[in-house]
Amino acid sequence: MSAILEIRDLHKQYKNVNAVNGISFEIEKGTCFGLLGPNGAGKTTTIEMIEGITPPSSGEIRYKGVPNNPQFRHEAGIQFQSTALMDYLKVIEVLELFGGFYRNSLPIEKLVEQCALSEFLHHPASKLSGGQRQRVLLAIALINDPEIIFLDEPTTGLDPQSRRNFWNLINNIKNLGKTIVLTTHYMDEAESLCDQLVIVDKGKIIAEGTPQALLNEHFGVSYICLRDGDLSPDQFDQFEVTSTEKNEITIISKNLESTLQQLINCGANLSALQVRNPTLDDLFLKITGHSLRD
Ligand SMILES: Nc1ncnc2c1ncn2[C@@H]1O[C@H](COP(=O)(O)OP(=O)(O)OP(=O)(O)O)[C@@H](O)[C@H]1O
Repeated sequence: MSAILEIRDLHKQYKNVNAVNGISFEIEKGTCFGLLGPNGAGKTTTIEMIEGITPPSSGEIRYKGVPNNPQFRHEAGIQFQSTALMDYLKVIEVLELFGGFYRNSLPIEKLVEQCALSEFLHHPASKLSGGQRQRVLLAIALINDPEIIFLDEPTTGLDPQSRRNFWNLINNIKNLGKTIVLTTHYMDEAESLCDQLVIVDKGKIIAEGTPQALLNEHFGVSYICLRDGDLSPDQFDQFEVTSTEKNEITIISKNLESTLQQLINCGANLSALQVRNPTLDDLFLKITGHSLRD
């Protein structure tokens, strides 16, 4: 595999804020790359420097091995966090308008199929639901048949069903061999879509790898969840308790059978017990000491 994008020691200093503080990574062609982190971590600033919207304070960005590659502009598609659609136009008219900006734009039928737009193609842009609007913005990002597509928090604010529908579209686009660069603060989204992840916090990379490798590297344990009160506080120190959030006690177990036996032996109430594997949310909490949504 070859890197389509190489980012070396990227910095962005605003007046009083070190928004991006020495970030380096590579993105392989044809993969879905995820840039994750909480609000204010520096994701949008990083992406905007790569897109050429914001100049870096220092660092290097190579597209197909070439710094400041003029090809990038023609071969990239960008879905911004918010783009003003001309609300007085119908969806089809919006697509025709944006298509007119490019010498080679994809036929509208192709965009309709790739982004599932047929149901509302003739609706006014002002009347779209959040999920429909994101699909139109995705179509606009695809209009020049790009090789690399940037999606900046594309599912923020969508309901779970719309998010999942959007994930299916992204997977279909990835299956066409396109490279996708996704920023998100949803760990489940990253786990489901991304081949490679970089987790950023306060302008720096704090972890990177495939979702599974990251979880294996940092965990190799199971989580046992009980309701608050199912285990009395004086029994806590027999176990490794990670959190007691949301009226729930979470015990880390390196050996599920023996921990369950220990819980039975000490008379814990197991009627609501659940066992789960750690997620990227747990990983973020473990590395930074704070949750993604603090
Ligand atoms: N134009 C600007 N001027 C000054 N500070 C800025 C500017 N743009 C971003 N910042 C600051 O830089 C830091 C990183 O912001 P950025 O938008 O890149 O984070 P993010 O990870 O994309 O967050 P979000 O998920 O909220 O979009 C924040 O502290 C933000 O306030």
